[in-house]
Parts: sequence; C-alpha cells; structure tokens
Amino acid sequence: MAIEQVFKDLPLNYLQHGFSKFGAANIALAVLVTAALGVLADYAWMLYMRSKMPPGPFPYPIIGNTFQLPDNKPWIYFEGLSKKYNTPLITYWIGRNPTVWINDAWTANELLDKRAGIYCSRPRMLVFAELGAGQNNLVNLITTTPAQRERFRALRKLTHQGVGIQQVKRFRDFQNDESKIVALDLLSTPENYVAHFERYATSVVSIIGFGRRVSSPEDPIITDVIALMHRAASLNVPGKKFPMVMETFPALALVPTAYAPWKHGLGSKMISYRGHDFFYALASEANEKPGHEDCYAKMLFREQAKYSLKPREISALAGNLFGAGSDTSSSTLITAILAMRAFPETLKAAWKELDRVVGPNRSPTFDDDANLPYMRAFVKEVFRWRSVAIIGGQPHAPVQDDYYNGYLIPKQTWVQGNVWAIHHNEREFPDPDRFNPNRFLQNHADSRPFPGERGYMTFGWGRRVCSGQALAEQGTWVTVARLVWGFRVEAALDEGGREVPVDIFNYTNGLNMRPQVFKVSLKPRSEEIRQAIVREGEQALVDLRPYEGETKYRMSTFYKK
Ligand code: HEM
Repeated sequence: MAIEQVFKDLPLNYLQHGFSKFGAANIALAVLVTAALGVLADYAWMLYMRSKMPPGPFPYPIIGNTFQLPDNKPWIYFEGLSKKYNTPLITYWIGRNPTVWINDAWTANELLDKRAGIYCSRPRMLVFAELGAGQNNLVNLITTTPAQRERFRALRKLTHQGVGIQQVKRFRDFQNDESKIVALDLLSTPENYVAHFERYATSVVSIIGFGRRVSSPEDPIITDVIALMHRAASLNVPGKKFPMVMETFPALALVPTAYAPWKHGLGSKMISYRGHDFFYALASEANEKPGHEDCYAKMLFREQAKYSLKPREISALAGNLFGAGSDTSSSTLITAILAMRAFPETLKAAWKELDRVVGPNRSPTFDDDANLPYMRAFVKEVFRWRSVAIIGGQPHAPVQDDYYNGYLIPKQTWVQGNVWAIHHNEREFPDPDRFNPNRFLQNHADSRPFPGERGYMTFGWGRRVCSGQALAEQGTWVTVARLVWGFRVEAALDEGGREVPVDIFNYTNGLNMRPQVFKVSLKPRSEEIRQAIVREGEQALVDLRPYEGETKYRMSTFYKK
C-alpha cells in the first residue's frame, strides 16, 4: 500500500470532530500520556525480562543497548562483555530485541548440541529472511510447529542428498582437479590469488549443482554472487545502523521501499527478490540440458512431486550452494594464505612432513590424508584461527522457554554463538592469535580439551550444523595441502625492496569475514614442483572438459535494487 493511501484512509473527519470537542491541546496531552505509559509498560517488561535472562549491560527504553555497540566487529565487544560479567552467556538488547550471546565452547555445546531439539529453530528475521534470502529457505526456516519441522526435515534431507557426508566422496575427483587448477593459475598470476580461490569455490558448487564448471574468475556467477553475499553479510552484523533496527520494529519493514532508506538493497515480499528467479533459471537450464544426470538441480526436479517442492524452494536449495558455499570456502583459503605468510615456522614443519610422504613429483591427494597428521592439524587450525562465519551464521532460537544455570532463555529468543570468543578462549587455545597447528596434534603439550570430536565450532551446531561441512572440509584440506606443498609463501616487496607487512587483525566486518586484501609473494618451492604443478594442472583441465559450458543467465538481469 502506498504511503499516500495510508493517509487517505485515515478517518480525518473523526479527528476534526475530536479536535473541536476536546481541544487540540488536550488531545495532544492525552496522546503523549498514552505514549509515555506505553513506553513505561514496555520498559517494565524489558526490565522484568532482564532480571530473568543472562546478565548484560543495562538497556534503555526502546533503544536497548543499540547505541553502545561499536561500529565494527561486535563479536570482540561481546567477548569483552563476557569477561567483564564473568559469564559465558550475555544478554544484549538491540532495540527491544534481546539476543543471548554464547561466548564459551562448553556452554555452546550444552545448549546448541546437547539440547539440539530445543535450539533447532531460527528466530523471526526481517533482514536475512523475510526481506533477504526468503523465509522458506532452509537456512532461515523456523521450526516451532510440527508442520514447520516436517518441512525442515524434507528440505534438509534434500540438501544432504546433494552435498551431505554420504555424497561428497563422489565429488573428490573434480574438486581435486579444480584445486590443481588453482595451483596452476597461481604460477602465472599469483597476485590474483583471491580471484583464483573464488573461482575454485564457485566452480566446485556449480559442478555439483548444475553440472557446469566456472572456468573464468570474471564469470558473473562469481562476481555477482560473491558481491551479494558480502552485502548480505554486512547487513546482518548487529550494529547501530539500519537495517538491524527492523528486527525490533518489524513494522518498519511495511513502509514502501521508496520511503524507507533503511530497506534499500534489500528485497521485498511482493516482488521477485534476492536472485530467486536467477537461481531458478539456472536450475531449470541445467535440468533441461542432456548429460550430468546426477547434478543437484536435476535431482531437485526429479523429487519435486514427491516433496511438493515449490519453485521458490527449488531456487533456494540450488542457490544455497552458491550463497552458503562459495564465499565461505574462498574466504577460508585467503585466511590460510595469511596464516602461512604471518607464521612461516608452521610451513617448515609442514614441508618436512610433505617432503617425506609426498615428494616433489606429485602433489598431495586425498589418499595422503591419513599419513599427514601435521597437515590435518594445519587445516583444523585454519578453521579455528580465523573462522569465516565468525558469529556462527544465523542465530538459533529455542522452540520453548529454556533455563541455563537458572537464567531464562525465552522461546524464540535470538541465540548467537560467538565463534570469535569461543575460539579465542585462553583456556582452550592459549595465545589464541598465534596460528599454531600443534594445538590439534594428539597428546601435544599445546592441545587442550574441547567439546566434540573436531576441536572447533566453525560449522555451527546441532540440527542446524552446516549442511556443506564435509564438502568444505575435504576441499579445504586438499587445496591447503597442495598450496603448502607447492609454494613458498613470503613477504611481498614494495618498489623500494622493503617487505610489505601484513596485519592478522585486518579483517572485513561481515557476518562472513575474510582478510582485507593483502600483498604476498607466492613462488613454487622448486623447479621439480613447478613442473609437477603444470603437468597436473594441464591434465586437470583436460579431465574437467565434460563440465565446460555456458549459461545464458545473469543475476543482474533478475536482481532488483
Ligand atoms: C568453509 C566453508 C563453510 C563454513 C565455515 C560454513 C559455516 C556454516 C555455519 C556456521 C552455518 C550455520 C550453522 C548453525 O546455524 O549452527 C552454516 C549453515 C549452512 N551451510 Fe555452511 N559453511 C561452509 C560451507 C558450506 C557449503 C560448501 C555449503 C553447501 C554447498 C554450505 C551449506 C550450508 C547450509 C545449507 C546451511 C544452513 C543449515 C540450516 O540452517 O539447517 N555451507 N554453514
């Protein structure tokens, strides 16, 4: 409804009558008193909830703690609050909306893993869900009713049929080949390492989803989708600015976009948004093309009738491969390079192992994993040191009121795992900013107890744990192992021949974070290794030929600002 219509529909004649009968001043006073009583009652409710919920800074009426937030990286601020209040759980009010932040691994494990049946839902989310990737998208599904839970199970099952742990072994050949091409590309244009990683990550999910590889870093599927993901990631960081405030005042989302600057860049419930039509077009195109019968898009259309899949669900499931899988995986590889550049002593230990087990005439493959314990620890430390989904992705929400150490966590509260704080706790990870693979070596003096078998919480928890975890872990392992095996990662030199320093804290401010662009020198470790990279890379290009292909669709054609 246009805003003009709202004013048109107001019962103005009643207002005029009221003004003449009671006087404008009296009416204004009555309105003010009612509003003040409303704010007081609301604030009393906030304070009552505050007295029951985990501790945190004192909220103000209506605005809560919003304006106490720092401009950047609130996860560091929440880590500080957790230390200040000496509690793993912090309640923080954005407007009138309390979020419970979990800052400790054991508490996260207790609530989100052990009580997974309670913490399996998502809260109502305006920015990410209703105006973003869609409320019916698996990543945003609320699971408070039996019908919602049934839908969640169906969509999650379909996702696992596509990229679940049982499936990912069959992707190893092309994932390995794409990673060989990264090494080959780094020989000729090492300065473009970010673009090579983005191409790799996008190509892998594109082959899985659509049977089509992405051969150029300039392919719009990369540039468009990753740009969109960065925007979504920055919008979803709790902050002082719009649009997070819509989460506490959902009515703001009803204002037409033309009159609502806080909504620009977001979608609308009414029109095609967030690239849904684009992903549906990509999926249909793949479905109609002969060949690659096992690709995910074809599977979705085959299962459409059985699961009563709506077009929007097909597009969301297919689009999630890119949305959840390309920026995350490529950002993790950039972090790996930063770690190698900043902590060269860890490369020496890895080279010793790789030279003994693999040698210079071939690169490491999945079969070497069991014989490369240091390399395995190295990749685990990459996931721990600077986890890309730094606040654990979207919030969880309990489906019923719950209590932890006597504190109330009301049904449908935002519950956010602060992965930064969890992975920075000195108790589990002494000297946490040091990149130290030894933490993950069995019985090493630097290793400490941590809940769960993996030793990190990079992929989330419980029933919402990342559906692409196995795919991301195996791809990151093989690519990082190949990069370490193949390259000397050293300081870049400026025009004056001086080493260009790197800053291990200089990260973007998104919900998915990555290092800000930094300069680094990547050179093959030896002539034999260089030749092996060329030989393997060229063979990989041949082996990947069946996946070559074009799409006629562009996201920009569909995506409306
Ligand atoms: C390094 C790479 C990745 C990281 C660090 C990562 C991390 C995460 C995290 C933290 C969550 C939220 C978990 C929670 O709410 O507890 C998540 C959810 C999800 N991820 Fe990933 N992810 C990665 C790669 C992928 C890939 C490659 C795919 C698919 C191809 C994928 C698909 C998904 C999906 C579908 C969800 C939503 C699950 C749900 O809400 O039920 N992710 N991921």
